[in-house]
Amino acid sequence: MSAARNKLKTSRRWVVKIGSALLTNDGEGLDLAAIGRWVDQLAQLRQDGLEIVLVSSGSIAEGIVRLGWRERPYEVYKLQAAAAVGQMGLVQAYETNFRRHNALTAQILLTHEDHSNRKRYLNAQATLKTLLSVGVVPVVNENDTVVTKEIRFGDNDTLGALVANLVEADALILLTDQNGLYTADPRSNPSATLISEAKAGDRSLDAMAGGGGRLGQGGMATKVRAAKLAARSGAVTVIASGREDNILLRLREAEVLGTVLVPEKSPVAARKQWIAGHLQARGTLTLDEGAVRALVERGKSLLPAGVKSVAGSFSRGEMVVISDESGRAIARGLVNYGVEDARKIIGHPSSHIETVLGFVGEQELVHRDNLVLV
Ligand SMILES: Nc1ncnc2c1ncn2[C@@H]1O[C@H](COP(=O)(O)OP(=O)(O)O)[C@@H](O)[C@H]1O
Ligand SMILES: N[C@@H](CCC(=O)OP(=O)(O)O)C(=O)O
Repeated sequence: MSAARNKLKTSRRWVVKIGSALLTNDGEGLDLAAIGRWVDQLAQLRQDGLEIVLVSSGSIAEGIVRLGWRERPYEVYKLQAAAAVGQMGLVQAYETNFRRHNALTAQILLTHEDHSNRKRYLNAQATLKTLLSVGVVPVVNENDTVVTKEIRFGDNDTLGALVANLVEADALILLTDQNGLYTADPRSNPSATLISEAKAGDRSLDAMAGGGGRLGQGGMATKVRAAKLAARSGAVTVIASGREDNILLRLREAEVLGTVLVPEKSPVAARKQWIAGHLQARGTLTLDEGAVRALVERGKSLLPAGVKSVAGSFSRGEMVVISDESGRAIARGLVNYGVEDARKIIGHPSSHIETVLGFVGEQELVHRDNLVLV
């Protein structure tokens, strides 16, 4: 028995993502019977002490059916309208089914900005964690009605992975219409074989994973990528068939089903992985040689004394790139002072901060807990 599968038995928090193709019965409208069965399993897992965040696709596919459209439109505004219609059906189905188990659900609609903006990220994280702590099952989808093409996640595999990072889940379970990841797309390669387990970062998987079906967005390619993202906060990813009887309960029992994609590294602090991946840098701090060594060789925090110059426009809490004097980026981190204050205190020992600024802030310009070497 693989160690990663075995860990599913004792894990505490799962993000379970159900894909469009599954949910909407291949375009025939919401498969209410199947939703009922997944909810029964989720409710049982919850009863056994597992915390669940559900990421559910299907709003666009269901909206298209409800609106009586024959084809999936290309226009973003039509897709957005369909999403708004279909989302009503989705949440109604989950709410009604979880009610049978006396469980409350909560609707969470997220956008890319909620991951790239620190305040919104922390807000989303606090809300999700609060919901879990009071026993509510959050039902997450992308906020399709407000996002434009350029900034959409588009597929919910990526969203699921980022939610797994956000709540520091132990596992990301991607339920889809195939038994897992095959060596090639089984729709066009009947001789393809199922991969039972691989490393989440294994590059050879990229060539095997193809695009999606008629309804799904992204196919296996986005699932393999999602596993890599989820691995950054230490989560294992399982790709499995939502059509398999009691799939979630059986995965919990570590039955060998689907594909398990295992993180190579041990979990890094959630904050650090977020810094590494989700934020746009707002400015640059250029360090002197001593400060570079303190960061790189001794794992120290960045003090204002070691900073030679400040560029960009950032507020307290935002992400900055930290470079050496040649302009080479050596780290990224969340800065404790906005650009104006930072400019005033650089070059000064930390004991002078109060005199220079007139208030006591942190001793560090960037604390080591909020800093990732690149
Ligand atoms: N190597 C592969 N193994 C399994 N399925 C694959 C592979 N490459 C592409 N696919 C396709 O990915 C589809 C699942 O992804 P997708 O359609 O996006 O569904 P979902 O809505 O569940 O995310 C499958 O129906 C399958 O045809
Ligand atoms: N937010 C979209 C999800 C897009 C989608 O289909 O994603 P996926 O299930 O990963 O193929 C919706 O609810 O329709």
